[in-house]
Amino acid sequence: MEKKLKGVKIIFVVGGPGSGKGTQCEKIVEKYGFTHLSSGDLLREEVRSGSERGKTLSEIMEKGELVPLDTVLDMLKEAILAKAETSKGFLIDGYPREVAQGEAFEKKIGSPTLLLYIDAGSETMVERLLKRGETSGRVDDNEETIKSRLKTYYSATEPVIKFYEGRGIVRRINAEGSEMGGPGLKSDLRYFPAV
Ligand SMILES: Nc1nc2c(ncn2[C@@H]2O[C@H](COP(=O)(O)OP(=O)(O)OP(=O)(O)O)[C@@H](O)[C@H]2O)c(=O)[nH]1
Ligand SMILES: Nc1ccn([C@H]2C[C@H](O)[C@@H](COP(=O)(O)OP(=O)(O)O)O2)c(=O)n1
Ligand SMILES: [Mg+2]
Repeated sequence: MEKKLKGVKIIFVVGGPGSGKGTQCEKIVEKYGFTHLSSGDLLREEVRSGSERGKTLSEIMEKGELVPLDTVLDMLKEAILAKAETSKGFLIDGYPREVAQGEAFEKKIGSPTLLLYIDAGSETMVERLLKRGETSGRVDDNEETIKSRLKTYYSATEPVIKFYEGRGIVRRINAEGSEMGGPGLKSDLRYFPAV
């Protein structure tokens, strides 16, 4: 693990597409001042840059599949190390997407103190993504890609939650219902001893 990161909290935020990971992270940042890093946003930045690598990534994301493990990990590591000395802790949103990504992260960066599992049913997720798709401009917010993203989620990402449940660090947040902020914050970290 990276020495720079000793004592810095790492929180994985995992949930299906459109479950509300980004939304909950923003609320946690407002309240606790952690650093929010969305792996999907980092990938989309690379796509926007117009680089060759970005083009390959875009094709994979349009299919709703997972990009190569090392690509996301390198981007995350760079973003984390850039803020390691000033951050209280990191919310790693949308990562790990498969058990192997979690293992590689722990080997190269560090271990999570907590995994927030943002839990919403597939009907809710589809509904939210289609609504978001009306304005998001995201190439993957369309019916066909959403189906594929859900499939990837249930086959590759759900096992991640089981894996970390075995370590006792998973906290499930019921992500159905309204967004809630303030005192009603769904992801109120006071109740999470690891934070
Ligand atoms: N009703 C309701 N809508 C929500 C909630 N959380 C998020 N949304 C909406 O659902 C959509 C998806 O939320 P995001 O926070 O972007 O979800 P995400 O999990 O980050 O999605 P990806 O970036 O696709 O992984 C957005 O349009 C939000 O406004 C919630 O708790 N209740
Ligand atoms: N660790 C990651 C994060 C995202 N990706 C890819 C696959 C995802 O469908 C897209 C978009 O990720 P993002 O977290 O923004 O969105 P979804 O949870 O799929 O709705 O990027 C990946 O392959 N590996
Ligand atoms: Mg998101």
